[in-house]
Amino acid sequence: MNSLTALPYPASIRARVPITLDRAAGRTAELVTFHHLRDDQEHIACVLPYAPQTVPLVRLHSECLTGDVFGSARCDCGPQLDEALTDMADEGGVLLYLRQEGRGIGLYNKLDTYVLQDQDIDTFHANRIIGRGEDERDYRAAAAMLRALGLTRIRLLTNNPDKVAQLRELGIRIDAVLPTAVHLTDENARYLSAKANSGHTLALLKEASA
Ligand SMILES: Nc1nc2c(ncn2[C@@H]2O[C@H](COP(=O)(O)OP(=O)(O)OP(=O)(O)O)[C@@H](O)[C@H]2O)c(=O)[nH]1
Ligand SMILES: [Zn+2]
Repeated sequence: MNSLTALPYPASIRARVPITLDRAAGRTAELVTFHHLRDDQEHIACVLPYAPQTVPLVRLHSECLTGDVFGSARCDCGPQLDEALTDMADEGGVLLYLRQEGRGIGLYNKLDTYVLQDQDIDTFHANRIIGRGEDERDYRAAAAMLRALGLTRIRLLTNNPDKVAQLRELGIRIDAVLPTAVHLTDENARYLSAKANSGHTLALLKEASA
């Protein structure tokens, strides 16, 4: 985890654009854009209406073009995105789509690490071999987006303790940490094992050996 020396900076809402989402059971949502996101990435919030006075379900989804768009079986990002939108179709919520492809190393670098992973090197070690960090993401922009949306109290859908720790450090109160399902397949088993070994709370080993 990066050291978060700064408090979250103020961002503000730039536009709210209505959209209907097939992947959220045809519900209408708002895509929200922002001013003053200091990392200059076009992060976006997808807000599905939730009951007022409730603590909303929030998902921080890091971009994964291969999984989200093409449905790559190498990782669990596509099924996690579908799961979050399905949950939010029921109860509403806020999905932050964060442009942090490849855990922050970018798409081309991630694809380079896939070649290494095919030589039996795990996803985190492969990042180090190409001279990058295992996970270069920080969630300052996410915290700024949540604040701009008026959210300082959330329920967070994740298995990643680093997201929880960073958001708390950035002043976001997390009332509940809700695990995502384990989307285990033969193709992504090694990837999910590496995540579990790196601290993600995935109840994998029993299922992997079943
Ligand atoms: N560098 C690299 N990034 C990957 C790889 N596979 C997926 N990613 C990226 O990992 C990010 C998703 O992170 P995950 O570790 O799957 O999950 P998480 O967001 O940390 O945790 P959850 O909230 O529990 O889903 C996306 O940005 C993907 O592009 C890989 O093999 N190498
Ligand atoms: Zn992925």
